[in-house]
Amino acid sequence: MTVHVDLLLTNIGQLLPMRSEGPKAGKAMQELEVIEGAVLGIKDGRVAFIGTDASDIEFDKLIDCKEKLVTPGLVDPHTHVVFGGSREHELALKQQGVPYLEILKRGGGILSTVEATRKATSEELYEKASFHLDRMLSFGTTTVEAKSGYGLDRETELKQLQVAKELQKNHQIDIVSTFLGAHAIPKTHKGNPELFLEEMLAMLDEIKNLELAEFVDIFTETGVFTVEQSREYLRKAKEKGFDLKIHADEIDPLGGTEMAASLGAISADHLVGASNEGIRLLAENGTIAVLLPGTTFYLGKSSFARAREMIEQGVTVSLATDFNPGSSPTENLQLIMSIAALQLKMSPEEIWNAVTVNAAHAIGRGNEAGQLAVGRKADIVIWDAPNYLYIPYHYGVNHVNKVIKNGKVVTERMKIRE
Ligand SMILES: N=CN[C@@H](CCC(=O)O)C(=O)O
Ligand SMILES: [Zn+2]
Repeated sequence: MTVHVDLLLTNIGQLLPMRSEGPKAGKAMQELEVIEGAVLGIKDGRVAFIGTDASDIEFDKLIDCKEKLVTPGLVDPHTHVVFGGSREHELALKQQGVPYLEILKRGGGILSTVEATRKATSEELYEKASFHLDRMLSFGTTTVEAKSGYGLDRETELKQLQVAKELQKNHQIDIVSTFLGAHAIPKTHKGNPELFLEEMLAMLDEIKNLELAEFVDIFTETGVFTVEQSREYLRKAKEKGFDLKIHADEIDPLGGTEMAASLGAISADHLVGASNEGIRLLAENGTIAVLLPGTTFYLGKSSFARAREMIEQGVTVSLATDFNPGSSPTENLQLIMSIAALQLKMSPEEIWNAVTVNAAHAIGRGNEAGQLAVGRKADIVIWDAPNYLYIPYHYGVNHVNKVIKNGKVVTERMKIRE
């Protein structure tokens, strides 16, 4: 029977459909379906056909993929993309050896971005975030999580979340929002984190009613929020119907990983200092470990999250840019894939699962993003690369040839190499 499609991708060297019933945990992360010589048809913005024989397919448009790699659009499950200003002046402080948490303690770091974000209008925030999202899309990311957390007051937190909601309506990238009001203690509440957390909790009904966020997150760290304060805060957020995320054990090993897993958080992120018990509990509770090796690299640390132990113990591991103006100013998830290979010692197969299927599950989009199957959204990257090993291997550049979002080519870079 002849099938008619809007767009047909032919001559695909390697197609990674990433089909999976659920998130890939532990050893299953090594599984990778590779279809050589594939063709893929798109109709009405969705995948209509995947196979190796196009003889019965009629099409309106055709793209010859020149035997290159084709994958689902990448999913970036941890970013802080809506913010004002930038922090290039902090690089010199870092070079002088001033630690990240010390910069924050001095009123810089996150707090300096809070000042810039409070001053910025919604329009300015929208324009700036839109620029960063364009860049993410050009690097192959088609779905992204976006956190608030640079307001630390009702007005600015809502402003950030509303900007993200507008962008979700208008930008080609799909955006999933997280409320991170508990990102730092503002100067006005120094010495009184409990009062501040109460004020953030008081916003949750409004955030829910206005559908401004699906997840609630907190920065559990020395000098920010303790494990006990975080547990109480997240427990209350869960009661209000939010799914939970946490910035856990990023710098000091406080035990946020155990707390996140025992609360049934959807993900625990960073995890550089996660304990053995924390890792065991992640596996037992199915809490996804979102690892952010770009941040460890950028903070100049030598010790990275223990991805190998996590995978060996059956944890579902994902990867993200953590794009933000302080600890990880990059929109490039391909670069994170290389750092994951070199520093986390993840295999290429594990890395591809981490930035597609597992990343989508980490933000509650497992049924929509991160996989190519008939009926799913046609969010696709055509890479100027001969195979899937090539992306983590050849680092620091953009290998995207075309990005297809909902069946339409939205990014087209230089002519594909023959
Ligand atoms: N560590 C907390 N939050 C961000 C950094 C935010 C910032 O420095 O502006 C992170 O995930 O790394
Ligand atoms: Zn973060």
